[in-house]
Amino acid sequence: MLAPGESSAELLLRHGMQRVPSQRLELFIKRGFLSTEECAVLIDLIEAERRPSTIANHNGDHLFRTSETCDLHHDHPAVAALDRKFAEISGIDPAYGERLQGQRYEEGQEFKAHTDYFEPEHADYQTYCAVSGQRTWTFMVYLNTVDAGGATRFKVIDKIVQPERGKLLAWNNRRPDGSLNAATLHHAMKVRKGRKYVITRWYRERPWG
Ligand SMILES: O=C(O)CCC(=O)C(=O)O
Ligand SMILES: [Fe+2]
Repeated sequence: MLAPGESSAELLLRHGMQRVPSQRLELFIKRGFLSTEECAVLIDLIEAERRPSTIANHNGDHLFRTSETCDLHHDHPAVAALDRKFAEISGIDPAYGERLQGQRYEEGQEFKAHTDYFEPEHADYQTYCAVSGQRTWTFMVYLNTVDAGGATRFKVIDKIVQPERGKLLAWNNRRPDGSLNAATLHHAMKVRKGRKYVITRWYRERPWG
């Protein structure tokens, strides 16, 4: 039995995800998770309602995350459908997920190397983690194939994932023993040509709320 808020390598493999070979990090990829039509509807939603992206552990670098963000509303049928697909593939109850969030990157925009978990020593740790706990797994889907640039680079394990329409990426932010895994460090590299759209689902240790 999996703890709530947790996925597992075994489950993801059973659901057709492929593991990126690495001893240091549980990272999985699945092509064709979303269809062209599903991606198109979700891109329209991001276009309709975007705002500048923010970061939790601010480090004073105003160019650290230059993309735009869109909070997706679960009452929209396309968002509800995506929510169900994430639940199905991850095995995680949607109640443990943060709200689905879209990102749009223009040419030259990026999200510099970061981890998705919250730094326990950071002053705002309690603000972000008191209710729902730490982030557990990240599931992220690329909604389009970018003309140039925009790859997600996991530099500790030297893996670069190219954005490709409908491709799903998932990783465990912690090691199997539950400790935070610094090898999850990743960089959404600058888009060089065209735009990039992604949607991310971050799961927590406890129900979101
Ligand atoms: O856009 C990407 O490739 C990664 C985005 C990301 O790491 C994040 O939003 O936390
Ligand atoms: Fe991230």
